[in-house]
Amino acid sequence: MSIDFNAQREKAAAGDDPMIVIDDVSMAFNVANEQLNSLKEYFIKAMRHELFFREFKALKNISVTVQRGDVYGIVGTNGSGKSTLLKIIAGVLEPTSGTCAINGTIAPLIELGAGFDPELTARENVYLNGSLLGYSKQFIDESFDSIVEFAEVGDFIDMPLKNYSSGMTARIAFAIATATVPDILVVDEALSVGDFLFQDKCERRINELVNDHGTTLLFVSHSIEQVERVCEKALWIEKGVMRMNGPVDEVCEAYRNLQ
Ligand SMILES: Nc1ncnc2c1ncn2[C@@H]1O[C@H](COP(=O)(O)OP(=O)(O)OP(=O)(O)O)[C@@H](O)[C@H]1O
Repeated sequence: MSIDFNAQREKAAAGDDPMIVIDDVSMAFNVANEQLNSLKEYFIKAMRHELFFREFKALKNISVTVQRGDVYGIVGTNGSGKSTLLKIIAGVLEPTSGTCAINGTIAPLIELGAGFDPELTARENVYLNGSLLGYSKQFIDESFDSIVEFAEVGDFIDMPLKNYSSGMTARIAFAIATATVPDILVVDEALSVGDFLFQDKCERRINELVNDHGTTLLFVSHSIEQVERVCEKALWIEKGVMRMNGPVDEVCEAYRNLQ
């Protein structure tokens, strides 16, 4: 279960345009100075002009170019900005400054439950989420059985998603996102809630997409071993700043030595 990086390089040579160009990207969030527990409290404070925000920079001047067929792991301690970067790449967040250009189709697995309606059944959510990913109804009809088979949730397919466990939701989300061959697959810890059998299955599917179809992968995981196993290159982001970008073993070694 490993990625054939030579095959990857051959595929990369087939197209020269980078898949992702992140140029001097910064992301600032406005964070309230005190915790507000309800909308009512928010409005009262706003009316009294007692609402104060401070700017928090989650990403600072990040520049990275991802080539076709690159298999990138992203590491960094909690709150360092990994998910924020993936959300910018997926187009969910607009950077405060800088640009992020994407070349090709992107399948984002960035937030568990995003693109799902918990009140609908899993079956209905396959159609909802599939259409958000740009799939036609005909494609979903044709792929439906294989999506359910991959997710292994057959008996529960007509149950509302709100009754699904987080692992079952992750199964459905991964199965839908990889029902086609995306040019870019972005996976943010989504697999960590799946059991080890499903994680293995997802890793095999990721390897297949990467090796056989030249999919470019960005993969966030807190398991350094998993990043080393799946990826060839790695980015280390720490407190919003890019600490390192290079071969996966060098970056992971440096990250391991973080005190
Ligand atoms: N919508 C938001 N509003 C305010 N602050 C935010 C928002 N989204 C993220 N942040 C802050 O930005 C920082 C980076 O968050 P992010 O989720 O990108 O980190 P991460 O590296 O993915 O963390 P983890 O490994 O814990 O998942 C954190 O301090 C977080 O609190």
